Amino acid sequence: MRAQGATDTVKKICVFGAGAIGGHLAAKLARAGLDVSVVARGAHLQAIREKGLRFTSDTEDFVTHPNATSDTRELGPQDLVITTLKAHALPGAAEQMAPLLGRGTPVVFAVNGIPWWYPYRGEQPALGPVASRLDPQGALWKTLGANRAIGCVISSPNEVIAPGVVHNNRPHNSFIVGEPTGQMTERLTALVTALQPALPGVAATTDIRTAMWNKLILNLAGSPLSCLVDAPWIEFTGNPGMVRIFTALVNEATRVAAAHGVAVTTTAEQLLALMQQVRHVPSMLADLRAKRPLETDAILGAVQDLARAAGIDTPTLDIIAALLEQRARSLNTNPQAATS
Ligand SMILES: NC(=O)C1=CN([C@@H]2O[C@H](COP(=O)(O)OP(=O)(O)OC[C@H]3O[C@@H](n4cnc5c(N)ncnc54)[C@H](OP(=O)(O)O)[C@@H]3O)[C@@H](O)[C@H]2O)C=CC1
Ligand SMILES: CC(C)(CO)C(=O)C(=O)O
Repeated sequence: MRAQGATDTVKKICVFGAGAIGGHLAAKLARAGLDVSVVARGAHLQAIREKGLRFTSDTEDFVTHPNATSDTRELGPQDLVITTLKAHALPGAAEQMAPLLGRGTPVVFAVNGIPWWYPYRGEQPALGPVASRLDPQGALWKTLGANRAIGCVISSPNEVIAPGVVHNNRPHNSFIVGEPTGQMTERLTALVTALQPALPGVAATTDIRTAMWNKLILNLAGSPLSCLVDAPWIEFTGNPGMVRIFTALVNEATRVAAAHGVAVTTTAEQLLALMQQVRHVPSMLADLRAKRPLETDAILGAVQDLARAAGIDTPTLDIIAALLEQRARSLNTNPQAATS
């Protein structure tokens, strides 16, 4: 369905936190001639400003020149903001995002794990522990508000291989967007219409929560194991003991989702088949190796909270979360760890 006037309503787009995923999105949008700005920082920002934003893959290599800054006040209100920050970086960036927001500017949260908006079903969070874990001071809620939020489930392996250079590891990339309410709103169809020509993997769903869980189980089961053995998935998918742990994690998360009304449709077997095809280092392992904070609260801790709320036991998840927390601590990262 094509939204009326979609290209007129979504003209100015800001990608906030243009690292691996944001860099991919911004490069493709800029190549298609859209009015794209990126918010970035450090050497990456400097490189984008000086040499442009370069996208590489097995089949493509191109440079674009989006407007790049670390100061959102230079950009002003946008028609659409896409944030591609790590989950734990979102609350601290809420104030920085404020200048980008016009009265009705939607914000797409392209992020792994349980997103901060997930507990809101109206004015108040229905699941207090999840809300306080993912938005501890309520900065996102107060500055942005859950009504602006559009969910986005990313299946697209990317890495920043040098300042200003994003490498994509798969020809097929998908970015599923959906309203937390499940409605097919005008703003949702407008954004899909605006983005799809540049990013054919963008598609809308009326069930973003199921899409989110179907992806989350891959990150919840695969990424911590990668971190614990310091290897991409492909190196342990043939190990029967690792497959047993992986399957137990998938089964526990599937039970938690079911207790909250979501029927996960992806199986451990399907995920393992997918994992055998990709040599990509999961973003959590990339973070661990770089001693950056891990998204453990969104990917593990929030699922533990949801399990507790529903009275579901997650023995394997609890062990893996504790091991990961300790591993991150030993490596001197800031683990953002689950401590339940
Ligand atoms: N990479 C991947 O292949 C995939 C990632 N995902 C998910 O997508 C989300 C984004 O991940 P990814 O792209 O890998 O993350 P990155 O760390 O590559 O990108 C985030 C970028 O935001 C920058 N940043 C953080 N805070 C600010 C700020 N206040 N102002 C300006 N820039 C800021 C970071 O800079 P700095 O480096 O200086 O902190 C970094 O460049 C995560 O939830 C991840 O789990 C999902 C699927 C695949
Ligand atoms: C596994 C992958 C690449 C899936 O898109 C991912 O989510 C990550 O690296 O965190």
